[in-house]
Amino acid sequence: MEVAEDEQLVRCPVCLRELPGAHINSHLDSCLQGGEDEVEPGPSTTCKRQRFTAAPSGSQVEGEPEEAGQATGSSFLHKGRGGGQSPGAPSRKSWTGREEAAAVKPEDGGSAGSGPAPRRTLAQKLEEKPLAERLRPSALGDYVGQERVLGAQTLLRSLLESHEIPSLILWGPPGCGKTTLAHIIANSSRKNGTWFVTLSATSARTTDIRDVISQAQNEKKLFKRKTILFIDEIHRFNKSQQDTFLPHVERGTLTLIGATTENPSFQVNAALLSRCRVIVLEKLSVEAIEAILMRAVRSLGVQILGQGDQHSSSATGSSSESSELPVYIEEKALKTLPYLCDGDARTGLNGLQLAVQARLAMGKTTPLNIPKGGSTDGILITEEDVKEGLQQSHILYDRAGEEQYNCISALHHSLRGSDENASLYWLGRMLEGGEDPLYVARRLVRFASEDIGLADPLALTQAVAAYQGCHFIGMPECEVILAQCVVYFARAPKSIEVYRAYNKVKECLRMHTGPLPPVPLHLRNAPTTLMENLGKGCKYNPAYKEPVEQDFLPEELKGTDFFKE
Ligand SMILES: Nc1ncnc2c1ncn2[C@@H]1O[C@H](COP(=O)(O)OP(=O)(O)OP(=O)(O)O)[C@@H](O)[C@H]1O
Repeated sequence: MEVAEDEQLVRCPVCLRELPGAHINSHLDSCLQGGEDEVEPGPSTTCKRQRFTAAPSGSQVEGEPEEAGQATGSSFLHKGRGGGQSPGAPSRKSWTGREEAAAVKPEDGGSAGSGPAPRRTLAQKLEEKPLAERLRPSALGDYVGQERVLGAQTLLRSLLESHEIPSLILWGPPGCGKTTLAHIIANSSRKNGTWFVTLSATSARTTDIRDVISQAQNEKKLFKRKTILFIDEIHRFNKSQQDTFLPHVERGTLTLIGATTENPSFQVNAALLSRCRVIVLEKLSVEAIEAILMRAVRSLGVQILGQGDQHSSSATGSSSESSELPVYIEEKALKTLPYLCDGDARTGLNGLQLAVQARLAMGKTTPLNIPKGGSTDGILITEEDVKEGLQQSHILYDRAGEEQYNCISALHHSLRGSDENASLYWLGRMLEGGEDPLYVARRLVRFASEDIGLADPLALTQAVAAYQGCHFIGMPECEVILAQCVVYFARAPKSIEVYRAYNKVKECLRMHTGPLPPVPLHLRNAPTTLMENLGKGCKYNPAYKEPVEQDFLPEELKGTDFFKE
């Protein structure tokens, strides 16, 4: 088609093609409906796919109408794979549709299309997509726990229900539902016509941020469409990157939702923070995780075997075609698992997934006595399997409890004992167990002064650099930074001279009775002439070639030596 030379070209925010301004609206209508581009018939690829691939490299776009997301089926926030839902079909779940959403049916797979699709086995389902992603709720009704901030009558809930999304910082420990909440907001706002885009602070560059901002400006200017930008791990953006979106949040060009596991008052720049509402999410309760696991078990079609039901030892089982057999899980296993995952739903779901997969791979059947069903052969997932699954996915390590202190203490002792192997081992136990690398790094900063001290003053530099390195790149990349620091410390000479001396200073202050001795006049700050005259006795050391006789301690502490053993 011909384009008048003087006609201004406008970029379609969906497929990013440049078009004459006069045609943009009709083009957009057809583009959003996934039809062929009527202005300039293009290649067979649909507009949606083009838009998806045209997004900045560090970003994922969620802004198209619902059908678009399903058609691409691969967005960051892992919408359904289209499993059975044709493009353009209405969403299965409503925004607050607890009833619709809560009724989780076992997936039989392949209900899409006209003819009956081949039935997927449980093992195939689990291989396709991690259970945690498969079960990520899309509606607020499925979101478990976090009653304090999201319960009925809370401000956030009413804002979400009225689609008034303010800029938010979601702060909470891993696996408590920050990304999931953003995913729910994405689903809801998409229905509202809002463009929702996601950036991960671990991979996005400043140019990606700028691209999103310029597109958000277009959306606002041309289509009066709002943009919500979700930034996962926002604390990994440095100050200047955070500064980039500040004016745009201020002007309302975009609404920012940031997720962080770190205290935002330290990690998010103050100006940005003051324009966002901070939502503090907590570790999920045992009951909440139990509910999430129950939902998972139901969705997989695994049946629960109560305590009273009998089964003989799985050791007597025989190999069989596992995919055809019913799969059971001990009720006990489902009760134990939530206690072991420290409020982290992802850990619980991964543990369950690995347990099921391991059992299916083994293919061992167990003779079972099922109430009403008589005796049958089936695959049984036991409490041990679940613990084993958790061990594999997430080395058993209680981040909040005693185990954390035991492991950090073991690391500290091993470093002090200059045992580099043990030091690395305890570091690995913590990191592989999901410990926050910054927690370990902070302990190392302390160790650098407490145990190495002036025997190697560079140790402190190493530790602070390791802390910053961990902060910049996060796990898993930062593990080697900590490993390097730990080995350096294990090999370093040790000195507790400063640590001891300072302890003696503290003791001296604690034991002091009566008023503390005044600061000698000659050592005092002398901002006035009077003070200068009073303190005249002070000898300025650099002015003397020979050693200077002068007291710096208060009179009554004269001669005290904090360094003496
Ligand atoms: N409140 C919740 N209700 C239901 N499911 C949840 C909830 N929280 C987490 N989950 C489940 O756990 C998985 C991981 O949660 P999510 O990705 O939201 O955690 P996160 O807080 O963003 O963690 P991280 O900081 O590690 O990214 C989700 O895919 C979902 O299946």
